[in-house]
Amino acid sequence: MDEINDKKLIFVFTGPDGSGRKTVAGRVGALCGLQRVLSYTTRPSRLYEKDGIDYHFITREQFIEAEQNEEFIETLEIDGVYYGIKSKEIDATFQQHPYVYLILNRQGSKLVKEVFGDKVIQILIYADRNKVMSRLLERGDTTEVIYKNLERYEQEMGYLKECDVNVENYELDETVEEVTAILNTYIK
Ligand SMILES: Nc1ncnc2c1ncn2[C@@H]1O[C@H](COP(=O)(O)OP(=O)(O)OP(=O)(O)O)[C@@H](O)[C@H]1O
Ligand SMILES: Nc1nc2c(ncn2[C@@H]2O[C@H](COP(=O)(O)O)[C@@H](O)[C@H]2O)c(=O)[nH]1
Repeated sequence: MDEINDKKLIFVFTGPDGSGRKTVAGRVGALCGLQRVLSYTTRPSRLYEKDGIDYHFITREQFIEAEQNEEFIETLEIDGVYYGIKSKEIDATFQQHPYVYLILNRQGSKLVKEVFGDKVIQILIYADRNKVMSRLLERGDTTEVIYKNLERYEQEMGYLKECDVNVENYELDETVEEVTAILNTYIK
C-alpha cells in the first residue's frame, strides 16, 4: 500500500465538451493503466450513454442527500443539472491502483488541483469549434445540447495555459499516441 501512496497520481482530462476527452482518456487510460473514477449526475442519460460506464445517473433527491452527507469532493451545477465525484471512490480506487483519472470541466479540475496539489496532472484536450460541432452532430446530440456546450467553449479553452499538458485532438490515433507518451513520463 505504501508503494501506491508514494506513486499515486490523479490525471484530470479537461477541455471543451465534445473535444474528445472521454474517447482519448479511455484509450490512454487503458494503455497507461489508469483507473477511471466516474462522476454522478442528475442529468438524464443520452441515447448512447450507459449507467456505470459514462456516469452514475442518480435522482436529484439522491444527489442532494449525498451532498448533505458531504460525500462529494466537489460539485458542479449547469442549468439545473448536478455533477459530482465522491471522495470515497477516489480513496477506494487508490487502495487498488496508483493512477486514477477523472473527466471534469475547468472548475472541477481547478478544485481537484487545489485539494491534491502536485499529485494532479491536468490534461486539456481540444479541437476547434467546427470539429466539435460536427463530432457532436455525428454522435447524435441534439442541436440544443450542442449549442449549450459551445456556449462554454471559450471558458473551457481559457484554462489551457494552467494545464500541465494540452493536446489538439484531430487524428485520434495520433492524439492517443502523443498523450500516452507524455503521461508515461509521469508514471514510474
Ligand atoms: N480525433 C477524433 N476524430 C474523430 N472523432 C472523434 C475524435 N475524438 C473523438 N471523436 C468522437 O467525437 C465524439 C465526442 O467525443 P467524446 O465523447 O470523447 O468527447 P467529450 O469531450 O468527452 O464530450 P462530452 O463531454 O460532450 O461527452 C464521439 O462521438 C467520439 O467518438
Ligand atoms: N466539475 C465537474 N465537472 C463534471 C463532472 N462530471 C462531468 N463534468 C463536466 O460537466 C460538463 C457537462 O457534461 P455533460 O456530460 O452533461 O455534457 C462537461 O465539461 C463534463 O466534463 C463532475 O463531477 N465535476
